Amino acid sequence: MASWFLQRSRIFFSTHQHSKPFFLLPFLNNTSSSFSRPRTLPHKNSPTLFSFSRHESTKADAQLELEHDFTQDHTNQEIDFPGGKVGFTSEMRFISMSASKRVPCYRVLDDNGELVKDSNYVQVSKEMGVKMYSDMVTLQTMDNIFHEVQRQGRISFYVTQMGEEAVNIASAAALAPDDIILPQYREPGVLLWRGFTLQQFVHQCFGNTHDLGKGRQMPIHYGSNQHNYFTISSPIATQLPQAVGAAYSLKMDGKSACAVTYCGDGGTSEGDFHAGMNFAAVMDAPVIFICRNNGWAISTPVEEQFRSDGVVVKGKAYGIWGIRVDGNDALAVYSAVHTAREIAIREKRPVLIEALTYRVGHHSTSDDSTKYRAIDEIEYWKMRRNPVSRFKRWVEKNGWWSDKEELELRSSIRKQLLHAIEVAEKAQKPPLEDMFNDVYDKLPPNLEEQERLLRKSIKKHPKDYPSDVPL
Ligand SMILES: Cc1ncc(C[n+]2csc(CCOP(=O)(O)OP(=O)(O)O)c2C)c(N)n1
Ligand SMILES: [K+]
Repeated sequence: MASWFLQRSRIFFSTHQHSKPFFLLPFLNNTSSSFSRPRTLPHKNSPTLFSFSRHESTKADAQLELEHDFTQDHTNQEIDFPGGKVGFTSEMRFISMSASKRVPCYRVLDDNGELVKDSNYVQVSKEMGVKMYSDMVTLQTMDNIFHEVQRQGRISFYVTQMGEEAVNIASAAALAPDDIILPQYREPGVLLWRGFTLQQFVHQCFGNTHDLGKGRQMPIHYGSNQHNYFTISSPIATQLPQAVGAAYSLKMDGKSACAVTYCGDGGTSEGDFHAGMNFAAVMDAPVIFICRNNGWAISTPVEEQFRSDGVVVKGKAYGIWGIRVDGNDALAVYSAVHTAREIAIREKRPVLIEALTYRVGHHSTSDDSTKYRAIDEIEYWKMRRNPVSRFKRWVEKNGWWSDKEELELRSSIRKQLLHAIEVAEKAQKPPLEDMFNDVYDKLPPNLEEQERLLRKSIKKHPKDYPSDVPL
């Protein structure tokens, strides 16, 4: 079952590769930030490995035993319980809540874009590397312009991905077009990677007649059947159990594809996260859960979100493979997702990826994050740990990218976006009837009644309704 992978993969199971485990600095070192309160984790040696918990005899199982370090009864007696044999012990010992050291974070590039010595990763071609970098820049530019456009009152709402460009683009790059994406809302880079055009993004944010969702959703709630990208729904974490269902259907159809779903650290506190993880484990569903642990769920910091060592350890409790990866290192994200996809499809099992990153922007245009977090903390992540400039240094060092190309790309994306905005702003809004159609073949009486009342109200108070919606 899993043994092929244990033998092959050095990404997950090599203990010597991280001779110096890499922890995100502000978590532990920078005492001035609210990110930083060091957790007092109880005693015990930390395993550098974390793994799944099936009952085949594998190296990973041996490691698990070491990790628990229970003295087994010398009688060697065990209880033959459904699910596997359990040895007896006369020691009354509670399992500690967390290992004393945090699960290390897999990275390939250091903060200066230099390959870390002895790092093992999945190589990317020049073409792939350049597209990854270009799409990260495109996403960044899109965020800057859309944010401004919202501030000018031309769209009602926006959410940026600033600081999370690598998780967005590098995870998408490691997948195949047939893989089904069930996003949260901070992953439009996946859709961008798959070829959703800038004009399509803009049409959606303006909610005009060209928007695939016909203006029924708030801005940024993209969706595209053609791109295997489920339409975003605001309620947090609903996509997670849905992704398991999608993955299970892929497995039943014998497809060589997986479902990939995203959530934030906040999302892991929803019941749906836990239902989804357990459901995936017991159904052996080929699904990859990518959690963008970006430090904040609106104003809730991670230390108020959970007491565990982040998110990756939760997978283990459900019997799911997992890895913690530096979410600001595009090469590490790419390698981890690429490998996770192989496990998911070949082994028909779920994988959890915790990407440590940081939400550099406000939660949304309805938020001012300086009210609850230090500006120094934001600046640190924006400047010192910027995923776009880190990856840029790597592509430049490879001789794949120049200043001239940088200038041309940025100015071309900007021009395309400004043009797309002009077009979208002039386009008609969808007609009023679009609020009610497309769900039922024949409108049920309650919706008919709602439409009638709405039309009556618009007639009576025309100034309170937008004038550009065709009635
Ligand atoms: C079920 C539910 N509860 C609350 C909200 C309000 N809400 C919207 S985004 C958000 C924070 C989510 O944070 P996280 O999952 O960490 O994602 P991030 O915004 O950091 O990317 C909350 C509480 C919601 N949309 N749905
Ligand atoms: K959702």
